[in-house]
Amino acid sequence: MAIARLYQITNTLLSFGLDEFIPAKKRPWFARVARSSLFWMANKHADKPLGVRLRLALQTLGPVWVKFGQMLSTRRDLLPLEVAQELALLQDKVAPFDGVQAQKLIENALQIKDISELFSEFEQTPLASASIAQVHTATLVDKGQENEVVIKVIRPDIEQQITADLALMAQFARLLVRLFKSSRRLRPVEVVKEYKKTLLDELDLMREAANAIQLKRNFTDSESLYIPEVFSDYSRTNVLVMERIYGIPVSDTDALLAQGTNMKLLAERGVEVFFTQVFRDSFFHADMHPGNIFVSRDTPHNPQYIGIDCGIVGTLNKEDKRYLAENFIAFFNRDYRQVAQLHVDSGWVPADTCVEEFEFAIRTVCEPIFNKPLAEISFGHVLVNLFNTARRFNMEVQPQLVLLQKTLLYVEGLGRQLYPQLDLWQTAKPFLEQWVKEQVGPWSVLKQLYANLPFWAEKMPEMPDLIYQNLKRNNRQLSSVKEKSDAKPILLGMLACTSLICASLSYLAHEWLVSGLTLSASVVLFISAWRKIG
Ligand SMILES: Nc1ncnc2c1ncn2[C@@H]1O[C@H](COP(=O)(O)OP(=O)(O)OP(=O)(O)O)[C@@H](O)[C@H]1O
Repeated sequence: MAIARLYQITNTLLSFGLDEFIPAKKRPWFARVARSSLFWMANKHADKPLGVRLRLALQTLGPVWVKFGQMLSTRRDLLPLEVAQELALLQDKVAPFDGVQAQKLIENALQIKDISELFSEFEQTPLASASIAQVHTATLVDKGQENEVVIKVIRPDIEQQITADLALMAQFARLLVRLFKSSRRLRPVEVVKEYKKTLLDELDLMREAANAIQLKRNFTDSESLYIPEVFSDYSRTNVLVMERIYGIPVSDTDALLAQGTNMKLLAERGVEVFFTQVFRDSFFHADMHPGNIFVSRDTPHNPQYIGIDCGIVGTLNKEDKRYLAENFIAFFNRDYRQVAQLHVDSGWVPADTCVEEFEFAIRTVCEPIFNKPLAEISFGHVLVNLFNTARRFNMEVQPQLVLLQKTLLYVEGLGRQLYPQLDLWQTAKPFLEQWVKEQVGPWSVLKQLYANLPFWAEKMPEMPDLIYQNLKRNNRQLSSVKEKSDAKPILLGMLACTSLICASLSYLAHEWLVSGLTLSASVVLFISAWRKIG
């Protein structure tokens, strides 16, 4: 079986002439011999450009390869632009599987004898079908209430197919690296590994359910984004039941204009929603292609997005966010020295990197981008360029940032399609500046201290003893200190501790004003003590 599939894959790759990805001069003798011995697999599409041939070959090989091509299309750092653009055209709309079989799968997953036990209606003809799953409409009866829903069902046997094809793909990648040293630059083994994870994650609809629930919670009562409700009691690894939505697909500009949608606001809200997800929640929908985004029909003047398919999400830690926000700001201020310094300070590039050289490299790549008006500059391309330059200075590529960059490209494309004059920078700048201010300003310090108050409250019972011990020890030290001024920091420190304890106690007693005041006093005392030591 595996041999037959291997033959089929080799035949397809060669008859689309994909061996040309390796320049003739770089092919070792054994590769040339192997190619000539497979003479009946001649290139039958020599008249087409390489990118088109790659797209057609992947389409011939089936869903796993089509999805792989889709993923590659977002890796503009690895592929020539024209190839990446061609791969972006890959569609994974495939023939649906039998609706009766889908019904059986749902019944088995939910352990019911007949679908009518839970659903008063079930449409056997699917609403949509893609490579991994297909979607049916139904009416769920839950706690006596009828709910219009869609049921997403994973294709039968897709897991075995995926696992087998992924194993072959990994073997190809390893072989490529072993035979052609120059292919290492494309990091095929890592790319396949990353792909495997993404694909296997997509097979687990409970993950998608959990992501959708989290995203919905993050945007409760939001005017900008609505996430359909997931009925988790009726969802399993291969079945997902979710509220049905009737929005307008975001790519249907005519329909949006016909209902009088405020396109400018809609485009700006796209940027706002993205930056809110990234910077406020550290949790972003990372599969924002137009097929997954709809616009509500309810309030066209106050337009609201509807997001579906939360299978792929990205998360960022605090350092990543800070890095991104500060880099964007420095970049748009054309402060390349700051960009370079930030990379070194945050440990993204080795500490011994020559900042001047790095600054120069960033300037060379990025300055031409500023030849355009600011409104036309793409954040996504800024990131692609920044990552590519940083990689030359040994920056390890972080998968979460690649996911973010890909999403940013989608968001920008979408925003400009809706409202071509959209000034991304003007929309995002206040957001980023406010975020950075909040992270480093005095309020942020206070907020963090407040967040730690419960911890201090828990340590309370040990405090009197600790203070007594310290006072005793400090007293001994104080008597040996000649200069009176030397004692000040210790006294100030002790006062600060006392204030902090008072703040914790009043916090526990819900005395917010007293707690706030004593907390502020303790901050001031700590700072004074610290300055005296300095
Ligand atoms: N809650 C919903 N309400 C109405 N239609 C829906 C809903 N969820 C999905 N659909 C329809 O089903 C299609 C496929 O859904 P979804 O994107 O979740 O599946 P998928 O298999 O992950 O597809 P792809 O991988 O192509 O994005 C959507 O484009 C949409 O038309």
